[in-house]
Amino acid sequence: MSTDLAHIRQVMVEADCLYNEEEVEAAIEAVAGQINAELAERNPVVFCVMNGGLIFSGKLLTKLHFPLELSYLHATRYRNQTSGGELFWKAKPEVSFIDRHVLIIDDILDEGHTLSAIIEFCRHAGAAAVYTAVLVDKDHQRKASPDLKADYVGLSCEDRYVFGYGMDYKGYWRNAPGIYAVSGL
Ligand SMILES: O=P(O)(O)OC[C@H]1O[C@H](OP(=O)(O)OP(=O)(O)O)[C@H](O)[C@@H]1O
Ligand code: HPA
Repeated sequence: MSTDLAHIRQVMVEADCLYNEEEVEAAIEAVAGQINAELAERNPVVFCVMNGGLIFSGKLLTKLHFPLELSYLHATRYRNQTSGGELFWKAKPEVSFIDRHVLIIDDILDEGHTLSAIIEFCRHAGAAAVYTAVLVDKDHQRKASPDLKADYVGLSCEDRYVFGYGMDYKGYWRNAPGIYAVSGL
């Protein structure tokens, strides 16, 4: 099915900007400060969760001033839709986790099924410790477990479908330079 680009454009026109670029950049700076303070001596291996984690990872990593290794993994459960389904691993990590401190970077903690599964995977693979950083934590009561939180959170957002800074609307607008909520969703 071909994508209706007029619809994609219209979604941006009608969207509500929750955080502009300056606000998001300040939040990333704050997260970097916390990670620099806490993980600098841990020799971490950092995993970008593709695709959504790409922009947050890129912006965050240049603000981390200590040695680290970088890799990626790809787990998806939305597959360009606006509601999640079963988690599907498109690419499992290839770096050894044994006795490593692992930092997982993703764009959004929504219901948290994705992050929970990734944390479980890392622990099972022998990680000494698993830390998580998300740009956005969505504020609602539907988390995969009630106490599920990321260690480092940039911003919280209301319970609406959001896009920008890596987060997509139907595969588009990951490039939007702010965090936007879709009108009506
Ligand atoms: O907290 P959850 O409800 O599990 O949702 C959060 C996950 O959903 C999105 O990924 P998606 O499945 O859309 O894959 P993508 O990043 O490749 O678009 C997002 O990037 C997170 O990884
Ligand atoms: O609100 C969202 N926006 C984009 N991707 C997502 N993945 C989970 N929730 C969201």
